[in-house]
Amino acid sequence: MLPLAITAGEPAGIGPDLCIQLAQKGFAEPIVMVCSSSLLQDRAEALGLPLVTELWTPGSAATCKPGHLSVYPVSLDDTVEPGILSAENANYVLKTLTLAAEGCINGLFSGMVTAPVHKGVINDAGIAFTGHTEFLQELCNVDRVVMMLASEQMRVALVTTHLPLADVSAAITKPLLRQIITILHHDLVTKFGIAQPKILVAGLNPHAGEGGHMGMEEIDTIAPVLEEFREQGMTLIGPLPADTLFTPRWLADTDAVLAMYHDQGLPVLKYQSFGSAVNITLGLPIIRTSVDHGTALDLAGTGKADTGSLEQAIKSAALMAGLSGGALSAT
Ligand SMILES: NC(=O)C1=CN([C@@H]2O[C@H](COP(=O)(O)OP(=O)(O)OC[C@H]3O[C@@H](n4cnc5c(N)ncnc54)[C@H](O)[C@@H]3O)[C@@H](O)[C@H]2O)C=CC1
Ligand SMILES: NCC(=O)COP(=O)(O)O
Repeated sequence: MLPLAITAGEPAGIGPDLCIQLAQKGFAEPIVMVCSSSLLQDRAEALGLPLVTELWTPGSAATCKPGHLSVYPVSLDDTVEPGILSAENANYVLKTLTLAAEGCINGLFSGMVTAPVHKGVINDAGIAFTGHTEFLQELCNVDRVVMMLASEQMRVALVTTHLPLADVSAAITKPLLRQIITILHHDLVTKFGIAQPKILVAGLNPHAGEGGHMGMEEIDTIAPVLEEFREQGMTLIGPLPADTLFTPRWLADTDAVLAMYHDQGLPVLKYQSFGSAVNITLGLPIIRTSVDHGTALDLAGTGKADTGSLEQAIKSAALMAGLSGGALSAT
């Protein structure tokens, strides 16, 4: 059974804490931490939790014993103080992601689960980086991936991800929409086992453009692409006004919502499920899941961080990798 890789994320954030907290009760599947071993040991000490780290080398067995973590070690470039960012550790963070993703591609890991990184401090180090999603798209050499967050109640996928709001309208083109809908539909069928997914598609403008009086993107771009896919047999509803599509009547029997931009879709999901939802990258040749929250620098080293989302992210990755039984119906 190939282990799952977990990257501990920003070293000054809560990623290391969450992994150590979860390790206390052990894991259902073999786990390899891709991070600094001394970081884990120092953070365990700060949290007052027992931890034994074991060196993992490619091909060796990984532990899932309570209080133990197997570590594929990556050296930090700077000392770490919980809650205090250092741009000097930006390359370390990206190295953990690269090693984990390459390990998935090369058959060392069955999938990767990522704890949160701090995008800003990586940019402060002079490195162009907008998120794991875009980084893994490039590393895996694929044209397009889709960010989807899933909770027990809903799945929300995004057409655009990490870009300024001022650039969103221009980014929403027919070719992009075609790629996103193709990946979303394909992965709902193949990864989630939904034979005929029903997808609600949001408009971009208030009231989905109010018939062209409040914006033309729905008429010029979104509706024609939806019509093309409907003609191929997909169940796509929209473009719908985003303010009312997230209501129980619309969401009943819906498999996913496609939002046009990050803060159109994610606040709704997080209002309902923050702390237990999972971020899944669709369209990659590898399995990648992540938490629904950020680095929470205010909580690093305090023991107050909630492990719920990381636990769900690991469960989802294990299900997708076939390491555990069950259906991926919710997350
Ligand atoms: N998967 C990833 O790598 C993600 C990274 N981020 C990054 O995280 C950094 C900080 O982002 P923020 O917007 O401040 O969001 P955040 O999620 O780090 O924090 C927002 C609030 O939620 C609380 N919180 C977050 N996770 C928690 C947990 N597990 N348990 C209890 N409380 C928790 C924090 O204490 C804070 O009050 C940014 O650089 C952002 O880009 C944000 C989202 C996802
Ligand atoms: N809001 C989700 C988020 O920022 C995480 O993005 P990514 O790092 O998973 O691409």
